[in-house]
Amino acid sequence: MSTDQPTPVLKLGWEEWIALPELGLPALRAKIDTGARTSALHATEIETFGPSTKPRVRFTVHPVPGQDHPLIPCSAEVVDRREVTSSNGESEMRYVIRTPIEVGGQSWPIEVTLTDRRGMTSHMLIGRQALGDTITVAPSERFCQPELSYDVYASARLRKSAPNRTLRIAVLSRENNFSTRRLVEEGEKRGHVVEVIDTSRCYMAINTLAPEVHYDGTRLPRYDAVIPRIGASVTQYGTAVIRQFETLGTHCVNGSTGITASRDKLHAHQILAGQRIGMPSTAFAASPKDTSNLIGLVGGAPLIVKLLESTQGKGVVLAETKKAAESVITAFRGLKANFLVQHFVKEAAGEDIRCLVVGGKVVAAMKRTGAEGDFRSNLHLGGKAVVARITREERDTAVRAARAFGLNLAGVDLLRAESGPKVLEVNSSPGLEGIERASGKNITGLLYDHIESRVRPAPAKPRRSSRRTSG
Ligand SMILES: Nc1ncnc2c1ncn2[C@@H]1O[C@H](COP(=O)(O)OP(=O)(O)OP(=O)(O)O)[C@@H](O)[C@H]1O
Ligand SMILES: [Mg+2]
Ligand SMILES: [Mg+2]
Repeated sequence: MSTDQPTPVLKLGWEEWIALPELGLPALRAKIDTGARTSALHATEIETFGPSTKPRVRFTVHPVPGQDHPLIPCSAEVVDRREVTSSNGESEMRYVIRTPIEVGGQSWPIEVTLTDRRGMTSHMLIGRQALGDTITVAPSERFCQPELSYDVYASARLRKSAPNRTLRIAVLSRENNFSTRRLVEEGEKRGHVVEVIDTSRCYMAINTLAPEVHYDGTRLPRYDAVIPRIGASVTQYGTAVIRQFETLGTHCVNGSTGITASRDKLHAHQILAGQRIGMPSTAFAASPKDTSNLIGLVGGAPLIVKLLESTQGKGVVLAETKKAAESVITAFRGLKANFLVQHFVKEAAGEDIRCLVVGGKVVAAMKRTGAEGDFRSNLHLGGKAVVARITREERDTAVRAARAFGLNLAGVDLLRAESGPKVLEVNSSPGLEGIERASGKNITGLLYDHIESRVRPAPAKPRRSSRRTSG
């Protein structure tokens, strides 16, 4: 709107339909009361969270008076906390938030106090402070502006009518690295509340009726979604924490089962083979007596010997001859290390393809080329990455591999073999830096698109019983 054009005067009656779009409330019946100074919104489960320098408040709104459903979780920045005396003369300390109100095609920010107005006929009260010069109130009239309907809360439609609902998201990570910072930055840019939770500092109350996750002496709140970024060194504990969130019904971008299976190279290859997904022929044996047969199973030398716990290519060895393979295997056995042997896909020539799969789609792919003379293409070992064009078969393979582990976010690594794409591994915490740089795409944003589509809309289906169960 241009500034030199005066805003038309808006006439409001004593009752109007309004929207608070940033809170995900597309329709509310509000009472306009010029006798009251402050505005108030009916909210329950009001709790503050976040850094003390920039506190936020989380609350639940029941937009339809007298009904338990729908139930909209909201959050907003706290702008003040003040004592408010309500019409019944009782005073109360309330949190104050600032959010745009929409009515009659106009929108302006108002301050709203949060309070439990249960039992009141109106769940929103608009006081004179929220009414600027361009508003006239006709106290004897009602619905001077277009009427809305609570029907917008029916789940299928809320997706459209409340696209901006703030989500509360936990990034489970122990590291303050590029990926973690991007997840926070991008989430906050979209108005979400993103908290980084150090996985190893979570502790759990494991019980049937009230499973909980605790952190720093308090119980963690209910998150809309959890983004696991579990380091390889804490897989077991990290997946236990994720399982706990799963028990609570929180949407976890990657589930504990998929993470666990993808981390164990043997298990992962068994799953891929079970789904008929292309992979280099792979074998494993525990007894030294079988070394020679084992080498034969993958087609003889040259072959790859890989530590099961390897990451960043550090435990991956190329044995050029049968003799070399035997001595590497003997050496690994001597160290009681777990390993597998694998056919060496020579024609890949030190290159692999990282496909980034988000929500069942390949959103970007890059070709990684190893440092001069290295058969390993890991970027940590000095490899280079450029954006890659992938074939339809490669795309399908990557999507199926991510699906085999139920991962909504996965880095699927492929080798280009003569007989088609071969999956090397499926990463459940793929780094975002290399792929965003190589592709020039906002991959983190695409991940949030996916999370938003999975988590919104929030309202549960109305149940016959009005009693709510704690969970
Ligand atoms: N069977 C194979 N044939 C040819 N090259 C291979 C084979 N296995 C691994 N490589 C090369 O070695 C690199 C590292 O292997 P892999 O990804 O299995 O190990 P990792 O230690 O798990 O690494 P990451 O950090 O990617 O998890 C691969 O990116 C690939 O370039
Ligand atoms: Mg790996
Ligand atoms: Mg790899």
